[in-house]
Amino acid sequence: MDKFVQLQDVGMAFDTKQGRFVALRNVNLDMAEGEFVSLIGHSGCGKSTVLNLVAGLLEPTGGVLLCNNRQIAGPGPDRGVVFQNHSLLPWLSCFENVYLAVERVFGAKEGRAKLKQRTHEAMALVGLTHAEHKHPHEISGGMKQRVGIARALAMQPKVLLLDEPFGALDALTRAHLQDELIKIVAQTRTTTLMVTHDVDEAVLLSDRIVMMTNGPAATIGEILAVDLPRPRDRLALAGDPAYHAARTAVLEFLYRREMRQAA
Ligand SMILES: Nc1ncnc2c1ncn2[C@@H]1O[C@H](COP(=O)(O)OP(=O)(O)OP(=O)(O)O)[C@@H](O)[C@H]1O
Repeated sequence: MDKFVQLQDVGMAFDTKQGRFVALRNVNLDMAEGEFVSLIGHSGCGKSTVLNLVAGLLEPTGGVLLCNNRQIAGPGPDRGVVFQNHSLLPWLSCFENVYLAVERVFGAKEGRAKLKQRTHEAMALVGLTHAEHKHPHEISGGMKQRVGIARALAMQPKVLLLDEPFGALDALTRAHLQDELIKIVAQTRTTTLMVTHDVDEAVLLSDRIVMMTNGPAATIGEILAVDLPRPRDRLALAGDPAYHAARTAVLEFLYRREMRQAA
Protein backbone atom coordinates (compact mmCIF):
# COMPACT_ATOMS: atom_id res chain seq x y z
CA MET A 1 0.00 0.00 0.00
CA ASP A 2 1.36 3.43 -0.85
CA LYS A 3 1.38 5.64 2.20
CA PHE A 4 -0.10 8.99 1.35
CA VAL A 5 -1.00 10.07 4.86
CA GLN A 6 1.04 8.63 7.71
CA LEU A 7 0.59 8.90 11.43
CA GLN A 8 3.62 7.45 13.18
CA ASP A 9 3.37 6.82 16.89
CA VAL A 10 1.39 10.03 17.36
CA GLY A 11 0.66 11.22 20.87
CA MET A 12 -1.18 14.31 22.04
CA ALA A 13 -1.25 15.76 25.53
CA PHE A 14 -2.91 19.03 26.54
CA ASP A 15 -1.78 21.24 29.40
CA THR A 16 -4.85 22.08 31.44
CA LYS A 17 -5.48 23.83 34.76
CA GLN A 18 -5.81 20.40 36.32
CA GLY A 19 -2.47 19.30 34.87
CA ARG A 20 -1.39 17.43 31.80
CA PHE A 21 -4.14 15.53 30.01
CA VAL A 22 -3.03 12.74 27.68
CA ALA A 23 -5.67 12.56 24.95
CA LEU A 24 -3.92 10.25 22.46
CA ARG A 25 -1.08 7.73 22.61
CA ASN A 26 0.68 5.59 20.01
CA VAL A 27 -1.64 6.34 17.10
CA ASN A 28 -0.31 4.60 13.99
CA LEU A 29 -2.20 4.82 10.72
CA ASP A 30 -1.32 4.83 7.03
CA MET A 31 -3.80 5.97 4.41
CA ALA A 32 -3.42 5.17 0.73
CA GLU A 33 -4.05 7.79 -1.94
CA GLY A 34 -7.74 7.88 -2.80
CA GLU A 35 -8.72 5.93 0.28
CA PHE A 36 -11.77 6.86 2.39
CA VAL A 37 -11.17 6.26 6.10
CA SER A 38 -13.62 6.91 8.92
CA LEU A 39 -12.73 7.47 12.56
CA ILE A 40 -15.33 6.23 14.99
CA GLY A 41 -15.37 5.99 18.76
CA HIS A 42 -17.21 7.17 21.83
CA SER A 43 -17.58 10.86 22.58
CA GLY A 44 -14.37 12.45 23.83
CA CYS A 45 -12.07 9.64 22.71
CA GLY A 46 -9.99 11.92 20.51
CA LYS A 47 -11.39 11.66 16.98
CA SER A 48 -11.40 15.42 16.35
CA THR A 49 -7.94 15.66 17.85
CA VAL A 50 -6.64 13.17 15.28
CA LEU A 51 -8.34 15.12 12.49
CA ASN A 52 -6.99 18.44 13.76
CA LEU A 53 -3.49 16.98 13.89
CA VAL A 54 -3.75 15.91 10.23
CA ALA A 55 -5.18 19.35 9.41
CA GLY A 56 -2.13 20.89 11.08
CA LEU A 57 -4.31 22.84 13.50
CA LEU A 58 -2.62 21.04 16.39
CA GLU A 59 0.98 20.03 16.81
CA PRO A 60 1.53 16.54 18.23
CA THR A 61 3.38 16.19 21.51
CA GLY A 62 4.72 12.85 20.31
CA GLY A 63 5.40 11.14 17.00
CA VAL A 64 5.14 12.53 13.50
CA LEU A 65 2.49 13.05 10.79
CA LEU A 66 3.27 13.01 7.08
CA CYS A 67 1.26 13.96 4.01
CA ASN A 68 2.70 12.97 0.66
CA ASN A 69 6.00 12.19 2.43
CA ARG A 70 6.29 15.67 3.92
CA GLN A 71 5.94 16.38 7.59
CA ILE A 72 2.73 18.19 8.47
CA ALA A 73 3.76 21.45 10.10
CA GLY A 74 0.61 23.57 10.08
CA PRO A 75 -2.50 24.00 7.96
CA GLY A 76 -2.10 24.01 4.19
CA PRO A 77 -4.20 24.03 1.01
CA ASP A 78 -3.27 20.39 0.38
CA ARG A 79 -5.67 19.53 3.23
CA GLY A 80 -9.23 20.86 3.07
CA VAL A 81 -11.29 20.77 6.25
CA VAL A 82 -15.07 20.68 6.67
CA PHE A 83 -16.44 21.10 10.20
CA GLN A 84 -19.87 20.21 11.54
CA ASN A 85 -20.83 23.85 11.75
CA HIS A 86 -20.08 24.91 8.19
CA SER A 87 -18.34 28.15 9.39
CA LEU A 88 -19.41 30.24 6.39
CA LEU A 89 -18.99 34.00 6.51
CA PRO A 90 -22.56 35.33 6.87
CA TRP A 91 -21.98 38.61 5.02
CA LEU A 92 -20.79 36.87 1.85
CA SER A 93 -22.87 34.99 -0.70
CA CYS A 94 -22.31 31.25 -1.14
CA PHE A 95 -20.32 31.97 -4.29
CA GLU A 96 -18.17 34.55 -2.50
CA ASN A 97 -17.54 32.21 0.42
CA VAL A 98 -16.08 29.63 -1.96
CA TYR A 99 -14.36 32.24 -4.12
CA LEU A 100 -12.48 33.56 -1.10
CA ALA A 101 -10.86 30.18 -0.53
CA VAL A 102 -10.14 29.72 -4.23
CA GLU A 103 -8.50 33.13 -4.39
CA ARG A 104 -6.34 32.38 -1.38
CA VAL A 105 -4.98 29.20 -2.96
CA PHE A 106 -4.80 30.10 -6.65
CA GLY A 107 -5.00 33.92 -6.65
CA ALA A 108 -1.27 34.50 -7.05
CA LYS A 109 -1.12 32.49 -10.27
CA GLU A 110 -4.52 32.78 -11.92
CA GLY A 111 -6.75 35.60 -13.18
CA ARG A 112 -10.27 36.39 -12.00
CA ALA A 113 -11.97 34.52 -14.84
CA LYS A 114 -10.19 31.28 -13.99
CA LEU A 115 -10.86 31.73 -10.26
CA LYS A 116 -14.55 32.27 -10.99
CA GLN A 117 -14.60 29.20 -13.19
CA ARG A 118 -13.11 27.11 -10.38
CA THR A 119 -15.74 28.47 -7.99
CA HIS A 120 -18.61 27.71 -10.39
CA GLU A 121 -17.26 24.18 -10.89
CA ALA A 122 -17.10 23.53 -7.15
CA MET A 123 -20.64 24.80 -6.65
CA ALA A 124 -21.82 22.58 -9.51
CA LEU A 125 -20.06 19.58 -7.97
CA VAL A 126 -22.28 19.86 -4.88
CA GLY A 127 -25.39 20.73 -6.93
CA LEU A 128 -25.67 24.33 -5.77
CA THR A 129 -25.34 26.35 -8.94
CA HIS A 130 -28.82 27.74 -8.37
CA ALA A 131 -27.91 29.05 -4.89
CA GLU A 132 -24.62 30.77 -5.70
CA HIS A 133 -26.01 34.26 -5.12
CA LYS A 134 -27.74 33.40 -1.83
CA HIS A 135 -26.39 34.27 1.61
CA PRO A 136 -25.91 31.60 4.29
CA HIS A 137 -29.01 32.70 6.25
CA GLU A 138 -31.15 32.13 3.15
CA ILE A 139 -30.28 28.45 2.74
CA SER A 140 -30.90 25.24 4.70
CA GLY A 141 -28.43 23.50 7.01
CA GLY A 142 -27.80 20.82 4.41
CA MET A 143 -27.07 23.42 1.76
CA LYS A 144 -24.65 25.19 4.09
CA GLN A 145 -22.77 21.96 4.59
CA ARG A 146 -22.63 21.51 0.82
CA VAL A 147 -21.15 25.00 0.46
CA GLY A 148 -18.57 24.03 3.10
CA ILE A 149 -17.71 20.90 1.09
CA ALA A 150 -17.56 22.95 -2.14
CA ARG A 151 -15.21 25.40 -0.44
CA ALA A 152 -12.90 22.62 0.71
CA LEU A 153 -12.95 20.82 -2.65
CA ALA A 154 -12.46 24.02 -4.68
CA MET A 155 -8.97 24.27 -3.20
CA GLN A 156 -8.27 20.90 -4.86
CA PRO A 157 -6.86 19.47 -1.66
CA LYS A 158 -4.94 16.23 -1.72
CA VAL A 159 -6.76 15.25 1.45
CA LEU A 160 -10.30 16.06 2.52
CA LEU A 161 -10.87 16.15 6.29
CA LEU A 162 -14.46 15.94 7.46
CA ASP A 163 -15.35 16.41 11.13
CA GLU A 164 -18.85 15.03 11.57
CA PRO A 165 -19.93 16.90 8.45
CA PHE A 166 -23.54 15.71 8.61
CA GLY A 167 -23.92 15.43 12.39
CA ALA A 168 -26.23 18.42 12.74
CA LEU A 169 -28.58 17.44 9.91
CA ASP A 170 -31.86 15.56 9.95
CA ALA A 171 -31.75 11.92 8.89
CA LEU A 172 -33.12 12.38 5.36
CA THR A 173 -30.86 15.32 4.52
CA ARG A 174 -27.93 13.41 5.97
CA ALA A 175 -28.69 10.39 3.78
CA HIS A 176 -28.95 12.61 0.73
CA LEU A 177 -25.62 14.30 1.43
CA GLN A 178 -23.93 10.97 2.13
CA ASP A 179 -25.07 9.78 -1.31
CA GLU A 180 -23.70 12.98 -2.83
CA LEU A 181 -20.39 12.58 -1.02
CA ILE A 182 -20.09 9.01 -2.34
CA LYS A 183 -20.42 10.38 -5.89
CA ILE A 184 -18.08 13.32 -5.30
CA VAL A 185 -15.22 11.27 -3.88
CA ALA A 186 -15.68 8.68 -6.64
CA GLN A 187 -15.35 11.51 -9.17
CA THR A 188 -12.49 13.41 -7.54
CA ARG A 189 -10.66 10.41 -5.96
CA THR A 190 -9.75 12.66 -3.02
CA THR A 191 -8.16 10.90 -0.06
CA THR A 192 -10.67 11.42 2.75
CA LEU A 193 -10.59 11.15 6.53
CA MET A 194 -13.98 11.53 8.22
CA VAL A 195 -14.92 11.68 11.88
CA THR A 196 -18.35 10.25 12.58
CA HIS A 197 -20.54 8.85 15.35
CA ASP A 198 -22.78 7.15 12.84
CA VAL A 199 -22.05 3.46 12.26
CA ASP A 200 -24.15 3.24 9.09
CA GLU A 201 -22.49 6.32 7.67
CA ALA A 202 -19.06 4.83 8.35
CA VAL A 203 -19.91 1.52 6.66
CA LEU A 204 -21.62 3.13 3.69
CA LEU A 205 -18.79 5.53 2.87
CA SER A 206 -15.53 3.97 4.03
CA ASP A 207 -12.86 1.72 2.65
CA ARG A 208 -11.68 1.26 6.22
CA ILE A 209 -13.13 2.12 9.60
CA VAL A 210 -10.70 3.05 12.35
CA MET A 211 -12.21 2.29 15.74
CA MET A 212 -10.75 4.16 18.69
CA THR A 213 -10.54 3.06 22.29
CA ASN A 214 -11.97 5.24 25.02
CA GLY A 215 -9.86 8.05 26.40
CA PRO A 216 -7.90 9.27 28.20
CA ALA A 217 -4.81 8.09 26.35
CA ALA A 218 -6.98 6.77 23.54
CA THR A 219 -5.52 4.88 20.62
CA ILE A 220 -6.63 2.78 17.68
CA GLY A 221 -8.39 -0.33 18.91
CA GLU A 222 -9.28 -2.06 15.66
CA ILE A 223 -9.36 -1.31 11.95
CA LEU A 224 -12.08 -2.84 9.80
CA ALA A 225 -11.72 -3.10 6.02
CA VAL A 226 -15.13 -2.58 4.39
CA ASP A 227 -15.04 -4.87 1.38
CA LEU A 228 -18.24 -3.74 -0.26
CA PRO A 229 -18.12 -3.04 -4.00
CA ARG A 230 -18.45 0.52 -5.29
CA PRO A 231 -20.48 2.39 -6.36
CA ARG A 232 -22.50 1.73 -3.23
CA ASP A 233 -26.22 2.03 -3.10
CA ARG A 234 -27.86 2.32 0.31
CA LEU A 235 -31.00 0.46 -0.71
CA ALA A 236 -29.11 -2.44 -2.29
CA LEU A 237 -26.83 -2.63 0.76
CA ALA A 238 -29.78 -2.86 3.13
CA GLY A 239 -30.20 -6.50 2.09
CA ASP A 240 -26.50 -7.32 1.80
CA PRO A 241 -25.15 -9.70 4.50
CA ALA A 242 -21.64 -8.21 4.09
CA TYR A 243 -23.03 -4.79 4.98
CA HIS A 244 -24.67 -6.15 8.11
CA ALA A 245 -21.52 -8.05 9.09
CA ALA A 246 -19.46 -4.83 8.89
CA ARG A 247 -22.08 -2.93 10.84
CA THR A 248 -22.21 -5.60 13.53
CA ALA A 249 -18.41 -5.64 13.84
CA VAL A 250 -18.35 -1.90 14.56
CA LEU A 251 -21.27 -2.11 16.99
CA GLU A 252 -19.60 -5.01 18.80
CA PHE A 253 -16.46 -2.95 19.21
CA LEU A 254 -18.31 0.13 20.45
CA TYR A 255 -20.83 -1.52 22.74
CA ARG A 256 -19.12 -4.69 23.89
CA ARG A 257 -15.41 -4.00 23.84
CA GLU A 258 -15.39 -0.25 24.47
CA MET A 259 -18.57 0.07 26.49
CA ARG A 260 -18.99 3.52 27.97
CA GLN A 261 -21.31 4.66 30.70
CA ALA A 262 -23.54 7.56 29.69
CA ALA A 263 -22.17 10.82 31.07
N1 LIG B 1 -7.50 22.10 23.73
C1 LIG B 1 -7.75 21.14 24.61
N2 LIG B 1 -7.36 21.24 25.90
C2 LIG B 1 -7.61 20.29 26.80
N3 LIG B 1 -8.23 19.12 26.51
C3 LIG B 1 -8.64 18.94 25.26
C4 LIG B 1 -8.43 19.94 24.24
N4 LIG B 1 -8.96 19.46 23.07
C5 LIG B 1 -9.47 18.26 23.35
N5 LIG B 1 -9.29 17.95 24.65
C6 LIG B 1 -9.69 16.69 25.32
O1 LIG B 1 -9.18 15.61 24.56
C7 LIG B 1 -10.13 14.57 24.51
C8 LIG B 1 -10.45 14.26 23.06
O2 LIG B 1 -11.23 15.32 22.52
P1 LIG B 1 -11.82 15.25 21.04
O3 LIG B 1 -12.59 16.50 20.82
O4 LIG B 1 -10.73 14.93 20.10
O5 LIG B 1 -12.79 13.99 21.15
P2 LIG B 1 -13.88 13.45 20.11
O6 LIG B 1 -13.73 11.98 20.07
O7 LIG B 1 -13.76 14.17 18.83
O8 LIG B 1 -15.23 13.86 20.87
P3 LIG B 1 -16.72 14.09 20.31
O9 LIG B 1 -17.09 12.82 19.62
O10 LIG B 1 -17.52 14.33 21.54
O11 LIG B 1 -16.65 15.27 19.39
C9 LIG B 1 -11.32 15.01 25.33
O12 LIG B 1 -11.22 14.49 26.62
C10 LIG B 1 -11.19 16.52 25.34
O13 LIG B 1 -11.76 17.05 26.50
